[in-house]
Amino acid sequence: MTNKVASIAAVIPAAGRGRRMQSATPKQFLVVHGKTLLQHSVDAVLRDPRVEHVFIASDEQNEQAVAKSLPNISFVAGGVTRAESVLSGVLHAITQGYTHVVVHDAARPGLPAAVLSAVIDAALSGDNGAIVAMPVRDSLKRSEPDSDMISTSVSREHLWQAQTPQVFTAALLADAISEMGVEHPQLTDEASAMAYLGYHPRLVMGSLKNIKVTHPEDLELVTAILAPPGR
Ligand SMILES: Nc1ccn([C@@H]2O[C@H](COP(=O)(O)OP(=O)(O)OP(=O)(O)O)[C@@H](O)[C@H]2O)c(=O)n1
Ligand SMILES: C[C@](O)(CO)[C@H](O)COP(=O)(O)O
Repeated sequence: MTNKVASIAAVIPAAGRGRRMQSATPKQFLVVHGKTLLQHSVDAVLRDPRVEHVFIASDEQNEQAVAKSLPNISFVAGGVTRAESVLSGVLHAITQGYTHVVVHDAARPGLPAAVLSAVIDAALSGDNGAIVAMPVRDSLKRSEPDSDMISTSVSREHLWQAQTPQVFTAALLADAISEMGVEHPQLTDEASAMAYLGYHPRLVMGSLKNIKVTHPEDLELVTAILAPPGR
């Protein structure tokens, strides 16, 4: 596969409820510096000119959260699980002739342009695809169920924390998610589905700025990360 024949769409899963955020409004629709987190994420993936279209997997009623009049943005149905939302977007991308998909969480609004560019470059060099990830930097401990005491320490050597974007050949990713099953408990990211089919996605260095808004205190961090220059 060479990148000359690649046509690339982004798929943004944005149908989650944000239970861990404990906010009445799902976190992707919270406004920071005048834009929803979803809009920040859409803008971030469109910073690479190779991304031609964005498919947002979300409910129709949330279309007002993004500048939907843009011709290169479509809304598609979300799913009960994140994987089902991603599959929905990927299948629409395939139908419209895209060969590759850049899957990026709506809840990661701080994606740096250089990270996006690097993961697309890495993914276009073969069928394994590529994901953004960060080496584990803290010491790791394991506890027993229902206990707050350390049972063992775990080596962090060669361990990475997966982020998004995760970039794959669209048809392979659709097969992988379908084979593994959208409700499989271990299907927490696209790389897990590709690994299920025997692929070995490449790891591309991520950024702390690419934090996923998961808990209430994360909102303070992204507010600082997304601050316009000079503020
Ligand atoms: N059925 C779902 C569940 C999640 N997502 C999206 O997947 C991304 C990452 O998921 P996560 O942080 O787990 O979001 P939520 O499921 O909303 O959060 P929680 O697990 O706390 O409820 C988010 O952009 C979220 O909107 C989705 O599109 N469809
Ligand atoms: C895909 C992901 O962002 C990688 O870290 C993450 O797994 C999705 O969020 P969740 O909290 O696991 O649902």
